[in-house]
Amino acid sequence: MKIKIDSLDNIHAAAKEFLQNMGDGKVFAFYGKMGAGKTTFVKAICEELGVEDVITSPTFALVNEYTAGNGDSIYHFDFYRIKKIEEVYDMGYEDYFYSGNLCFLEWPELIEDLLPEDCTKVTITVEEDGSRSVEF
Ligand SMILES: Nc1ncnc2c1ncn2[C@@H]1O[C@H](COP(=O)(O)OP(=O)(O)OP(=O)(O)O)[C@@H](O)[C@H]1O
Repeated sequence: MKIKIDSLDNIHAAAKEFLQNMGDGKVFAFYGKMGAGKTTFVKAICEELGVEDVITSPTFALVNEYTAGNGDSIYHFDFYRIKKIEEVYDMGYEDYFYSGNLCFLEWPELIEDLLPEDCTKVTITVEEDGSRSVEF
């Protein structure tokens, strides 16, 4: 499936379309170069799910926890800054990935071996005209 995001103006429409087509999986790995728009798209998805917390890429911890409109937790990871895989073991990643709650991961390539088998891979690409394509 491929969703086109022409500009930031239709990012919420794109997030809605993603939510309608994302399936039953819980763990979503967002691939894409620096500046591709991973954080921006995760933020839009979380907003569509009714999250009212401030949504930013986790900076100090590896994970931010938000509360969706239905009361469920959502986990937002950014592995960009990890130096050793031990950091991911130490945070207890399995408790999150297998919690049954939605998990959105940025820079999953840095923990590729730890991704659950049923993880959905989502790739964001910047097109020549600056629009984004989201493939999953
Ligand atoms: N769909 C879009 N259309 C136009 N601009 C966008 C879109 N998505 C993101 N941007 C812009 O691109 C920039 C980078 O976005 P963002 O921080 O989400 O990227 P990222 O992939 O998370 O980067 P990093 O890996 O560095 O965290 C921001 O200025 C954002 O406003």
